[in-house]
Amino acid sequence: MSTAQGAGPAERQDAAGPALLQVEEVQAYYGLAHVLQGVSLTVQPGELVALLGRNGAGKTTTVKSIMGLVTVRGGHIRCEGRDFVGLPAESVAQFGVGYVPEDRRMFPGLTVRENFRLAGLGSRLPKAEQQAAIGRALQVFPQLEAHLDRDASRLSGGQQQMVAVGRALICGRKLLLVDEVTQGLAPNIAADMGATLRRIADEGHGVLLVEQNSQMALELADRVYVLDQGVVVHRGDAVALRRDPGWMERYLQL
Ligand SMILES: Nc1ncnc2c1ncn2[C@@H]1O[C@H](COP(=O)(O)OP(=O)(O)OP(=O)(O)O)[C@@H](O)[C@H]1O
Repeated sequence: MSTAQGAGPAERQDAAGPALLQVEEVQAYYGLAHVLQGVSLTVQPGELVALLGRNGAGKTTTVKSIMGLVTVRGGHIRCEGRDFVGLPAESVAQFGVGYVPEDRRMFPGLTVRENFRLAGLGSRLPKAEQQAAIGRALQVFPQLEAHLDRDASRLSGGQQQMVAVGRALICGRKLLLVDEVTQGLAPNIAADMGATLRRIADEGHGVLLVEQNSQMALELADRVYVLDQGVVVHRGDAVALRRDPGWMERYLQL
């Protein structure tokens, strides 16, 4: 594995106490298929960390492992030092973790308001805090105010992604896991979503971003991990990769 110069994740953890998210040596399986083979990464508050790699490298599996949606048979997944490996997805929200799945998952017939209320219930926060969290999501996406009573599944792709990220923000008080949120969006809408995720991180959330547009992810990210065949093959600062014109060929074999 190559590691860019500067403090690596382990050093950052020592300096700053337990990481917001620490994935340590995770082994994940689909049936007998051993897909993640010792994946380790960290995310700190205020950081946007990009998880890159070719199709099938294991990015989605990493995020699903954190969310308790894949069988993990080894390693640790900690939020602020508390291990939650093996907990079901509905319990992971208690740790302040929100998830934007690859396929948006808009349930037909549910309005934007109902999507947000359901996310509030899923957060298991007291009712007043659920309302406050919904208010904060609408501050991030004020465009949705006008659509609160519309069927979310009938909104445009960009608006649906706002609903998906808004829902995740309601559950994810501390950390957002975002899988391919710009897929299928027009370039300007994708860029707006990227800028919004950067702002969310700047305001204190940790964000782990799986993104097919590696160039965009690199521009948004503080740090980057590259996966290949279920193994981290590179980790480092995004600034260093941005100065390296050959990085895509080297790490993504494009
Ligand atoms: N439900 C599943 N059952 C069995 N194998 C799976 C399943 N989902 C993914 N895989 C396999 O696990 C490996 C990692 O897939 P994963 O979806 O995590 O990759 P990825 O890096 O997110 O790729 P992509 O960019 O194509 O989404 C691949 O070999 C894939 O075929």
